[in-house]
Amino acid sequence: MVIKNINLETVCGITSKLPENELPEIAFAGKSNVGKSSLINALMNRKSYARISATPGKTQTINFYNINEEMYLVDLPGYGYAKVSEKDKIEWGKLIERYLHGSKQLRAVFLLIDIRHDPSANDKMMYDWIVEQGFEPIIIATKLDKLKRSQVQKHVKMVKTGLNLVPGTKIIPFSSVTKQGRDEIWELVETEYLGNEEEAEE
Ligand SMILES: Nc1nc2c(ncn2[C@@H]2O[C@H](COP(=O)(O)OP(=O)(O)OP(=O)(O)O)[C@@H](O)[C@H]2O)c(=O)[nH]1
Repeated sequence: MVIKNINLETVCGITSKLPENELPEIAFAGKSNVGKSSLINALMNRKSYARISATPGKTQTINFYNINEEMYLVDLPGYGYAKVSEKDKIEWGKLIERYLHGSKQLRAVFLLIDIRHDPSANDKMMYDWIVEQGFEPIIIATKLDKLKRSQVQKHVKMVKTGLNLVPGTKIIPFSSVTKQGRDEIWELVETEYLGNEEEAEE
């Protein structure tokens, strides 16, 4: 994807009305601090348009980034941050559910998992929940640069087993430091979800 312009168009909190967008939406979920903002910045070719937080749990809203007036990247609130109150966790859950149920343009949900660790109980719950909502999440295994190359396959397997993935689920290892995986994600989005394949010559 050639990024021509980006715009953080809508920010929704727990009481907000969600937008009724006309363009396709691609959403990103993941536990707090997994590297979601860093991924979204990398996809947009920006250093710090989406906030990268030193404080986990900062992303408490659903943010809609308009890309080229062509589609939206949708940043969902990070989950699993211990310091968030139970009440807030429930409210965020409801907000995400409202979005997953309500959006008419949501084409795909990417779930981010830290490649270094076994998926947490929250990760597993989130994965199962997204599947229950009728989506087949694509897994992005983040912070790839933190592993030695020889460890990668083992860790990909760990993620697969830990989440008990539906057979055939894609896992894309990604690093926002080296940008490895970035092109693969865009290619998947463009060909599978935006239908931007080259028109066949008549
Ligand atoms: N080494 C390395 N560090 C990363 C990578 N991605 C993110 N980080 C670091 O991990 C921390 C969290 O990154 P964010 O992108 O803010 O994570 P987030 O998931 O948006 O966090 P919340 O705002 O809590 O939801 C930051 O210190 C980043 O610099 C990566 O691919 N490699």
